[in-house]
Amino acid sequence: MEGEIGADSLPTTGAENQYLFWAKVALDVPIGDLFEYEVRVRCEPGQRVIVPFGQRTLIGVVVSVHDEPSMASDQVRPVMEVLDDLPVLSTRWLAMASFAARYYHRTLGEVILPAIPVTLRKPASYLDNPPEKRPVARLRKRLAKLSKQSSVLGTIVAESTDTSVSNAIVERELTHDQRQAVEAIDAANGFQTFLLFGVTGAGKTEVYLQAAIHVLRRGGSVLFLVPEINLTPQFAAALGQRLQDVVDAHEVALMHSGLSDGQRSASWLAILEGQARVVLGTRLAIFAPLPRVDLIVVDEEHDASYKQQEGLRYSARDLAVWRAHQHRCPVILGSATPSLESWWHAQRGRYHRLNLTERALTVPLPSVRLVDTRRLQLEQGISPQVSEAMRETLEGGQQVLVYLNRRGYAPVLHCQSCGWLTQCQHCSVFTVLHKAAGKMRLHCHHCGVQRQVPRACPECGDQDLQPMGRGTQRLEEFLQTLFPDRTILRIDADSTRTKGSAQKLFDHVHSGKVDILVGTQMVSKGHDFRNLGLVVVLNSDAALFSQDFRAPERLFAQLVQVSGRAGRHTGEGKVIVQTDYPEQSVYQALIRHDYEGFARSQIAEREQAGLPPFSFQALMTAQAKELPVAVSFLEQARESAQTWLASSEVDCVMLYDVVPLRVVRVAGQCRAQLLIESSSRVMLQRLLSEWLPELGSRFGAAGLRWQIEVDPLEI
Ligand SMILES: Nc1ncnc2c1ncn2[C@@H]1O[C@H](COP(=O)(O)OP(=O)(O)OP(=O)(O)O)[C@@H](O)[C@H]1O
Ligand SMILES: [Zn+2]
Repeated sequence: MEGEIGADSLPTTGAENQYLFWAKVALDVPIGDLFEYEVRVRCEPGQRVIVPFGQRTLIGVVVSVHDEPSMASDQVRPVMEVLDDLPVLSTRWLAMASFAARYYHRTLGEVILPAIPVTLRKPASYLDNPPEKRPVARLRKRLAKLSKQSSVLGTIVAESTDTSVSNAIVERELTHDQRQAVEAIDAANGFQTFLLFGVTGAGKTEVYLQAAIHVLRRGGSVLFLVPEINLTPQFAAALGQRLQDVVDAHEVALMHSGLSDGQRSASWLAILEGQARVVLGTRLAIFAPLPRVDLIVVDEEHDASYKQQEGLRYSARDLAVWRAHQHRCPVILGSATPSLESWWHAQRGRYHRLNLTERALTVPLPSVRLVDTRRLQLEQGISPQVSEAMRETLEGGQQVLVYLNRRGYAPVLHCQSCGWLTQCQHCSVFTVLHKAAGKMRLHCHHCGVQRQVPRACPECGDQDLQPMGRGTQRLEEFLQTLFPDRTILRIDADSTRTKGSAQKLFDHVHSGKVDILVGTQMVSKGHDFRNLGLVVVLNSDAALFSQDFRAPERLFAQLVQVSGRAGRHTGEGKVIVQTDYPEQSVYQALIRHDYEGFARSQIAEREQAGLPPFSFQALMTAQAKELPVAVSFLEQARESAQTWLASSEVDCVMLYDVVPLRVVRVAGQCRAQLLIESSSRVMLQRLLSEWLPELGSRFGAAGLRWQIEVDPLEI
């Protein structure tokens, strides 16, 4: 990185009207780092500029300004225009971007520019328009109109017809644990990381809200991060309603990928200008340009969606802790099943743990029962115990949730006589049978390609092709034959494709019109169902045999989350898990509601194996049309890393063998990986920052792509 950001503030010069400076500019390009341009008007770090770049014209952000060029000045091109229609991005914000760029090994431009709404970084929207038609001028008009109406708060509340929301609105007396948690957060003096560890239904939301209300009353700002906004409408609604007394409608801004360009720009501008004091968003909101931050909340902190899986592969949760430190404010990480990293930090005293040990409504946690399916006769995957329990619950007037984390009709179609299975032509996976409008099709869940179902087996010509296994669609179909008079609703990625449909379906469930809910993990998160008596978990065993050391942690979190939907208000919740492996520790811990015991045993295993949180990892992946090309690139990269290590004093970095990915081919690209591990984060970072820059130029065949992910979640 070239010098510290903002280190060179605007130089003063003798020449009164004749400014001449050199600006280092970040551009959204994967090469180089910063680009130098000549400027003849005042400009400062954080300001946007329009610049020529090769044959193109781009908008970039000034990172520093110097009074001498760093190369022959005749090689430096002039800035075309300095844009002054926005407040500059603050030095603090730029410092966060700079940290992210360094830590995740991307160029600064690849961090800064994508964080700015696309309209505000499109040269054409500036160069082709007179001043009053330029994007910021247009947005200001729109914002002025919006602040007259009640905007975001009003919309959040109005959009939810869900009656259970009113339940979340009433100001209520905190439980003992909740009060203690809120007091501890209030008392935080400057930066502190709180791990709010609360069983499902413990009322974590209430703690976030109270802590936020206190901050807002003092005139502060709060940043809320949630895994997926569409899946947490109740959270948004509760937030909107409860904060009405302390903030005006226009002081609340949403930031998530479901917003239109215009909405996103309006939110971003309101935040940058300091109008919005409450920001509610998904992982990308960690880059919200808030001038000040006084509290950060990360709900369901263990959730994998906080990790971006492409481009800048950042963890919004980890950046939240960094940002809170930068702003010297508290950050709350909340979960019933914290990530083992966060749990370990709390064990060692780096994070302050706050416990909510009981459900807020003083109802017991659901009772969990394992049904051993090894010797049972299942009908379409359902045991007699399960159908019996479902019948009982329904007759008692309560709802049932059947959880199957596999969408589609059946995972594969096969030939009865020769055993042929439907495979994707472009990926090394089976294609999934889907039913839409009564017609079957084959979908690839990896590349998205869809195909017709063949009439006969292409191998042996037999016409008896049958679905194998089941997904949510087939389950729904079967349950309907089992319970013909009951209303069944399926919620998964397929049934919620159109905007707003998830919300509608959930409203349906909350209103009580649905008897049986069939769903994937979409239904497991955060929902406060009032009348759900039974949760049935099917086919969760597959996750027991994953290569990934985090698989048990993820499975446990999923099972706790989905179990936690049962009996939240009645206290008579039941959970049944069908399994061939009831003795497995994940299941044993689940029936005892024993996150702590589970975490203890996992931590012990990780410590013994030297895995995170006892080590730090980076994962390099490469893809090419031919697997050997990807593998040989990684082999060479590995060798050069080894050479680097041998010539340095670093002796605590381990390079694993290069291996193909489990799903080796996706969309015609073959993929392999190289895992790098170190007991020292600093040493790992040192290797990466000295070794990676060499790679791009030294190796690599045409058609090969590679990327590095720091702190990967999936291996
Ligand atoms: N102090 C309180 N008094 C009465 N009811 C409360 C209180 N705090 C929360 N509740 C209610 O308890 C229920 C559970 O709260 P909430 O949804 O916040 O739990 P949670 O901790 O987020 O659970 P999960 O991890 O399962 O999402 C909600 O219906 C909420 O309105
Ligand atoms: Zn495919």
